[in-house]
Amino acid sequence: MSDISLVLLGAGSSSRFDAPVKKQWLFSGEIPLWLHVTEQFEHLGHFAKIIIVSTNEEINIMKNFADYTYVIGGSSRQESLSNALQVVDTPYVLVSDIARCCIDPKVLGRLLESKGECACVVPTLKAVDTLYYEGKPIDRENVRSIQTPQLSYTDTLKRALETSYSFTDESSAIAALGEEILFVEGSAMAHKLTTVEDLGKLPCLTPPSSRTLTGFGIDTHPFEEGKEMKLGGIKIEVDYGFKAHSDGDVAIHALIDALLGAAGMGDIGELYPDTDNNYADIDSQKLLRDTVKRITSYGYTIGNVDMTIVAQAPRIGAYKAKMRKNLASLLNIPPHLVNIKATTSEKLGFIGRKEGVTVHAVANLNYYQWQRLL
Ligand SMILES: Nc1ccn([C@@H]2O[C@H](COP(=O)(O)OP(=O)(O)OP(=O)(O)O)[C@@H](O)[C@H]2O)c(=O)n1
Ligand SMILES: C[C@](O)(CO)[C@H](O)COP(=O)(O)O
Repeated sequence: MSDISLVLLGAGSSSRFDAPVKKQWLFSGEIPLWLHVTEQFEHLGHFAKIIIVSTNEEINIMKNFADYTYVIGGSSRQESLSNALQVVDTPYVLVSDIARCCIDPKVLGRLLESKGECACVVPTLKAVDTLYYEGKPIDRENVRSIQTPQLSYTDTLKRALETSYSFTDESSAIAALGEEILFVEGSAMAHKLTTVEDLGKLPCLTPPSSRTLTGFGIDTHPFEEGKEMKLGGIKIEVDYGFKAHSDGDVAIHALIDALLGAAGMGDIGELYPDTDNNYADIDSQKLLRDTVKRITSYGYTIGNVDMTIVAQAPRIGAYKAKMRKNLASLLNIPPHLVNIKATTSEKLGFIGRKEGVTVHAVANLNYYQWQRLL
């Protein structure tokens, strides 16, 4: 049994990464970056526990990829680390930024060989440029830039973080206790992914696969007298609408389920529960916009969508072109990639009796091709 737990910090908001995708969710081949990092560590070392820190929503999606110990992060790196340390019960803890996504086996080897020599062992790089501080040149031999992973005594690190002071890494928190820090040689491979330009400096990342992911959605709503009818975000000129917790736009609901299905993100009821008053009478276009934003930030782009509206009444034909345009704009894709079909049920069943409408939808997603940013 290993005496080291691994903590991978990934609860950041990726705000300096100027792309629609969160950096943690860029796909390398078939897997998201956070998993790519985790698998490199798993391959290179033995850990009593692997703890991944992320947001509550992301953890729900991460669990579909792999079983690890997941911990909800905080509003700073330090808070996220403190949350993770609560579930660490080994004498040592190795902490790394998911943003430092390429792991150099030699650096990990150096850290593990030095285990126990100091309260904290840290990979560092020497400065290669001439350096000035406050307008005056300084001796660069005294300067180091600090990387992750960092190997610490768990108890010392926990003690070091019992403070309101904000440290930028483990080593500086432990140094503030007066403990000695051991520097080992770091690596250019451990470059931190902060901005889009950094993508060109990360040799372990491969472009995402060209896989297409397909999702299917279906929804039914009964008619209700005296309500406004919305389908695909377009007002339908009839004097009845749909009975629903939201505005009842059955076409958009089926489409949301198709998108979530393709992304493996559950269904509309999990994201926007009909028991939640925030969604009472809500314009379903808002829910679609939110769904698009989420699936985009988790690494997907929309290929195309197709739907069939099964309705004996109302007649849909006159609205199809408008719906296509509107949905294309909500999905941020060109209109030729949105297809809308309508059919009756040949007077059969509840649809034939004009009691309600069913919509079937299909959506195709691809992984965000981040290498095109370079
Ligand atoms: N509240 C936070 C903030 C950061 N991190 C993690 O700490 C590491 C270093 O942070 P950084 O590279 O700055 O990532 P972000 O905070 O996501 O980036 P930005 O500052 O651009 O928003 C990242 O792996 C990040 O996910 C974290 O776990 N919890
Ligand atoms: C921990 C770190 O990666 C060491 O260099 C760095 O301090 C993280 O800084 P950030 O501002 O949280 O990205």
